[in-house]
Amino acid sequence: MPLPQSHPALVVRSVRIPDPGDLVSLIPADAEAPVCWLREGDGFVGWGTATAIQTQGTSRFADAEQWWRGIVKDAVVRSQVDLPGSGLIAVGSFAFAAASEAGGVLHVPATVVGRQHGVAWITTVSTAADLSGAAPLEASECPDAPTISEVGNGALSGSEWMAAVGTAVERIQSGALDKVVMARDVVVRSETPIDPRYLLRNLSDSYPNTWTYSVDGLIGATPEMLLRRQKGLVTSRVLAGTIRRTGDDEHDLALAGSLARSSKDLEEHEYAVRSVADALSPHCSSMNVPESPFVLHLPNVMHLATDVAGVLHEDVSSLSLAASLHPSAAVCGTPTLAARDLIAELELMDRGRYAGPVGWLDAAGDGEWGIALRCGELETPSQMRLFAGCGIVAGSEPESELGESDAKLVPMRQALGCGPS
Ligand SMILES: C=C(O[C@H]1C=CC=C(C(=O)O)[C@@H]1O)C(=O)O
Repeated sequence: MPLPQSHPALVVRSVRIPDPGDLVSLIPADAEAPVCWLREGDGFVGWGTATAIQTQGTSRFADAEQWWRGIVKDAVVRSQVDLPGSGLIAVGSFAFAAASEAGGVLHVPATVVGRQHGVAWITTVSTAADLSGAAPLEASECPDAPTISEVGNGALSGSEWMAAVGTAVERIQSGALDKVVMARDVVVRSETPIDPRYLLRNLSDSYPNTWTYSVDGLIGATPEMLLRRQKGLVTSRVLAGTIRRTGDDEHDLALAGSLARSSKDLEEHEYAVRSVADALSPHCSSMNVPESPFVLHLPNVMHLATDVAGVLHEDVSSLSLAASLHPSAAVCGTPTLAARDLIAELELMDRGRYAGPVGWLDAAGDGEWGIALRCGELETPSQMRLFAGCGIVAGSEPESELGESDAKLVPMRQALGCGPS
């Protein structure tokens, strides 16, 4: 798709405001294009469109980056705040696969309200021709719960998906590849419109230590940070290797110990860490890659986790870094190309923007890009497609992978009010 030849010059103002309380409730009920990026109550929400771009194919990241550079060059920014997410930002999400029609989107909200370390601000973005400014902030009414009428199979039924996982295990055992991440989808239908604010409220309340996000109808709460770039430093939280929680704290502690010793999960994890470290190293003058993972506790599952850090030696934006890290072996596999082909052969679905980078960047190129996991895509106002995937290695068992994928669907199912499967 050709890039637009011209774009509006943006006038951006960020001013400090008194703490507005819960950010999700500030999103107006009739908001056009609501966006959200929240963790532990900090982050931002936004709405309205100052400008946006949709990209496609293998150049979906590079085209978005080029467009963003033009926007930044021509913008006039006045900011009283110097915190991550203040000033001029774009929020985006990108398809897992180059062939997907979902492509990529970068969106500059007309209004952003953010909070970080106790400091709150509002950013208004207008074009030079329209300097009307933002309407006063008001908490909106509590959004209505959807009325779920059906939860159905996506591309494959549970048993068809287990058969596909079995084939993947055979391919790995035959030496064709080391690891592949197999995903499945589930379709949820409601009799009433699904209000994104209802989902965002539930996700951010129930999964506070994940990043709750909403971009262009893609809504979720991801525990995995593909990368954060802040003032020359890059960090990444790599996850792979999972065990379901039981709800009994003592038992879960014992399970966390067995996860940390499981050779199958440690192998799965090592591939994911390697893929991120290898992709980051050309951009870094020094890096820290811990030798062994820690166990990350979430309300539904526990993951093996490794925090990788590096010092950047070049001026590469967070979006370009996301493009070079994607797809990591946490969502694709090892070797990447063999895994990508096997995914296309066996999953029989378009992942859309699930498992692709989702996040934001600012005028300096700093930003945060998570991996779009534990999410769903609004296909119509009352229908959502949910996704979950599992890393498959030689020792994987289809039935236990199906159970793991169900556990990964729990955050979205609970947020929608349709309970666990
Ligand atoms: C692919 C997903 O999770 C990834 C991230 C953490 C743990 C994973 C695993 O243990 O398989 C996956 O690699 C998903 O949630 O859909």
